[in-house]
Amino acid sequence: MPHTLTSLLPDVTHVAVTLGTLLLPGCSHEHPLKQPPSRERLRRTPVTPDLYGDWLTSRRMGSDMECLTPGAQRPLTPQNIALAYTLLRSCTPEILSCLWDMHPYRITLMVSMDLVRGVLPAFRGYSQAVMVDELQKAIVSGNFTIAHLLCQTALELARMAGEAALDYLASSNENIVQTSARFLVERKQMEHRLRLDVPTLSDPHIRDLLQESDIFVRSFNGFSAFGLFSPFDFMRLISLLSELFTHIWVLSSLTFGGTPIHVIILSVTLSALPAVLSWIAGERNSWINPSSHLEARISAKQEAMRRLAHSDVYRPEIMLFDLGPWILRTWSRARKALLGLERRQSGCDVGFTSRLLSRVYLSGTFSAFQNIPLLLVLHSTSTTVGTFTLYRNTLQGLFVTAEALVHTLRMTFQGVFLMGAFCAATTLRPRLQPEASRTVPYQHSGMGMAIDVRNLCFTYPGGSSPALKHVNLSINPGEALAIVGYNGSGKSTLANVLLRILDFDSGELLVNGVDIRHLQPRDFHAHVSAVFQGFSRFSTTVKANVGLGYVPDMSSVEAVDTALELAGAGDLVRSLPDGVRTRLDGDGSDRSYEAFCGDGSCRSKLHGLSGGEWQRIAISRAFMRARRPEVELLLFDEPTSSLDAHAQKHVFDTIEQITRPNGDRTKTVIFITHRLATARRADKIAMMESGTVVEFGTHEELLGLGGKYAALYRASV
Ligand SMILES: Nc1ncnc2c1ncn2[C@@H]1O[C@H](COP(=O)(O)OP(=O)(O)OP(=O)(O)O)[C@@H](O)[C@H]1O
Repeated sequence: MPHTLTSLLPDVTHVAVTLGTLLLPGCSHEHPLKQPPSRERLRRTPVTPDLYGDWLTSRRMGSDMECLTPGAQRPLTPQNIALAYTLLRSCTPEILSCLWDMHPYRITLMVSMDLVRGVLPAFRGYSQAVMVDELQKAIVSGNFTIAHLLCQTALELARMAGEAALDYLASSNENIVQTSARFLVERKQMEHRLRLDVPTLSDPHIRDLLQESDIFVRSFNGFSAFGLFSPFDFMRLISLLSELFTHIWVLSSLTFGGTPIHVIILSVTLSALPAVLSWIAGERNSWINPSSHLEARISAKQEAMRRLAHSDVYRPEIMLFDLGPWILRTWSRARKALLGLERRQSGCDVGFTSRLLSRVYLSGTFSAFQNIPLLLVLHSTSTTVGTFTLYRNTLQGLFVTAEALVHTLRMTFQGVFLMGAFCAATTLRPRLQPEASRTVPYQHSGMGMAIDVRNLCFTYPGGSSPALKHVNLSINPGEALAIVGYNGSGKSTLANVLLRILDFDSGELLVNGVDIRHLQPRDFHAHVSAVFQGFSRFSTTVKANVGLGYVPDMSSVEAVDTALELAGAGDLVRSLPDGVRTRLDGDGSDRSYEAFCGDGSCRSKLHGLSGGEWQRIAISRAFMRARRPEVELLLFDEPTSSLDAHAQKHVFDTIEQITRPNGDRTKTVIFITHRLATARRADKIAMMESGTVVEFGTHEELLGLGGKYAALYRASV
């Protein structure tokens, strides 16, 4: 008996529903999508305690401590499979809960649509087979007319239109979910990135973790991006599985409907052969060892040279020292080596037979053989042409789907580690953040900050010797301290430790009698204003450059003007083409503003400033905040190094005016300077040498000692 195609239709629907039940645990057509993983429930879900540790283990290469470069593919090893499973189990609920909280109905619709889309190819094959059968019947019975043909064509067109409409609906829905997901994930990433402090970011593993987390976040930009794994490829897995099961089911229905078993075995073997041969031809190598140390190193060098060539920041030095030929030479060497490696990898790892096989158009060759079993079917049974067509299409569809599924699984495997990096990054606790139970709020006295430094030691990560060694000093509230010393003696490092930008390894740092490690850095910073030695030059307006010192007053022209006048920058800004609205050209490292303009029209409007002029803008920014009553410490790291004598005096007069209004001391001041005539103005002076304070006292006391300070002072005046 020929297998009747119409009898398959109810079963196709059944397969879709069964698949839904299989793929979505807790989901059945009687109980549409059970309880979503709500935030409350997820909080209680036991999360792997060490996401970061798991991620780190997956990067280790063999027994040595060397790690894969960020974004490199993890080899498919049993250990990595286990890690991928752990990461997937820990991260998926969090990601899913984010998505679910945004659009529960759209997510449900998206999953359902993906299931239906998976069934569509089989349905398409079925519908075409029915059409062929109808035409065959008409031709055999002699009733064939053009109207008959047009009718069948119209039916097929209607099916295609329905499919296109469904596809459009699914894509629009997916687009909306994806846009929201992108925003949410990017926001989460920004939030965590901004929380991280300098000591945390100085860890090279953390930097790599953030880079992989970035790749994950960027992958959200791809629309089911293959090549770059997108979290929405998880959805693609659903539709591929649904498609695969449907093909298998149609095939088994046809098989048990009369096709002899030897024909089935022959068909499956011939259809699988191209995939098996291409595996033998060398593709398997990319599964096992997709990256190598050497390649990673060479590619890093090539990238570094490319960055040098493209960057404006290094341009003056590149020109002055004629670095062009060296950059080109180094890049060429690295690039050639990389290309050679690629060629060798694709050539040497596979043998002659494999190379020969890889040059044969396998799928095309074997598709001819695939017709053999079908011809056998046609001759040995009373199968209709429609069944013949359906059988053939389903068999081919099955292998195409299986191949796509394997590819997606490979991408998913790599993507899980990127997702693990994203989730691990969100669990990072900034190193300067105190434990919640030990946190103490900053006590504002209104008289300035008392600072006690006892036996403080600090070594930069990876540094061979300590930058600070047993530093001791104490400042009373409202006092002014000048830190002086030779280059590299540790002045800026000490300033950064005092500002709680850097941590310290041992010793004590007390602020108003409280261990600084118990203060929330954010709380502490609200009471501090500073000018760093390497201050930032933002490529934006003067107003924003200054206003960033105290964001709540950023839009107040009056507050910005006052800060500029205090720093002696009023005349400078009035001479600029657009006054405070003049857009300044930073040091070239920040071209973000320019990027917004696209056509480069804004670039020409950026105004350059001299080093001293920039320094006045940075001092204005510090003054924007320094005047606030809650600010109790002002720290200036060589604030006037590029200023002329008049401007320098003006700045120090202003500092005195701000910190001692009406003669009362309200703020503590620390300034680092190489101009010892300026240091005289301070109440106390700390003379630093080789990372430690070698002399401490008033100007007169230190001169009286006749030591290092006295020698330096005599040399400088
Ligand atoms: N990021 C860093 N990583 C490692 N070592 C550093 C880093 N920054 C500074 N150092 C080292 O720490 C020591 C102290 O540097 P620091 O910048 O504090 O000196 P300084 O007294 O401010 O010098 P200068 O007067 O030139 O500004 C130096 O030996 C320097 O090489």
